[in-house]
Amino acid sequence: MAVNASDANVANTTSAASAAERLRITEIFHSIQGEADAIGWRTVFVRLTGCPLRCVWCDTEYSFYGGDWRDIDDILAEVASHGAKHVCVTGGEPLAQKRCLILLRKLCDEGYEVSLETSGAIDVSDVDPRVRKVMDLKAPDSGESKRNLWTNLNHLLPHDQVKIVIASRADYEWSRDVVAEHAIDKRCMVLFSPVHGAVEPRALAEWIIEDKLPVRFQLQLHKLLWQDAPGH
Ligand SMILES: C[S@@+](CC[C@H](N)C(=O)[O-])C[C@H]1O[C@@H](n2cnc3c(N)ncnc32)[C@H](O)[C@@H]1O
Ligand SMILES: Nc1nc2[nH]cc(C(=O)O)c2c(=O)[nH]1
Ligand code: SF4
Ligand SMILES: [Mg+2]
Repeated sequence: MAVNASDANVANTTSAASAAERLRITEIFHSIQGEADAIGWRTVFVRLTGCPLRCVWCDTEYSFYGGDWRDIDDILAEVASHGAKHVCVTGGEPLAQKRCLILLRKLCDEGYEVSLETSGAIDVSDVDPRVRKVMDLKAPDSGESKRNLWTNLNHLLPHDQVKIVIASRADYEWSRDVVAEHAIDKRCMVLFSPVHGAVEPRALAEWIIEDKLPVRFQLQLHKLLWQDAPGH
């Protein structure tokens, strides 16, 4: 059937609109939240592809490249199919794709408890305030501490969390001093987590006790349960 000019315009507008609502996705999976304040909840994870950082200990390098372009509505449908109340948007660096902000807003509109794992290197000021941000500050041994965007601390809400992943005693001392200097514990919960396989978790726990720090110790629960298996 012939398509007249106005139909063609409608078709173009429609495809432009849906292209504008697509995200590059590495995986969507259903598991147990292994990190931060929602630890232990059955959660659907949406892992966005790509990251402008290269933390030396990154456990998710498989998300740097590839992925599939997916419509946000299609992502929402897959999330809904798992019947979980919690959704975690992660990556890669999710905020490196601007349209992540739309996904976050739509997930909140649908009534999910939404958390966002972000590196702390990209401005978080436009993230929907209903989202619980879990924002890393990168310690020196990550090789990426120059990327910390310190103004992000001004956009944290009481339900957000700041996480520092620690690979050594020197990283620990840096983290302890940064928390004190910026009074981060007065803004929101602070999490200290050992780099998996680098620093002895017990050593980190003992340093926190010894210095009476106002921070929450954290181990990645999914690594205890499933080691490094992707898809969990
Ligand atoms: C893979 S990142 C994705 C989100 C974002 N790019 C970020 O860095 O927060 C999710 C979380 O995993 C943590 N992580 C990555 N590799 C890790 C490792 N080897 N041991 C402990 N935590 C790790 C990151 O620090 C971050 O808190
Ligand atoms: N189970 C599980 N919990 C997680 N919490 C944050 C994760 C992440 O990679 O951002 C993650 C993950 O990869 N798996
Ligand atoms: S910012 Fe996150 S995803 Fe990117 S390299 Fe660091 S830990 Fe990995
Ligand atoms: Mg992970």
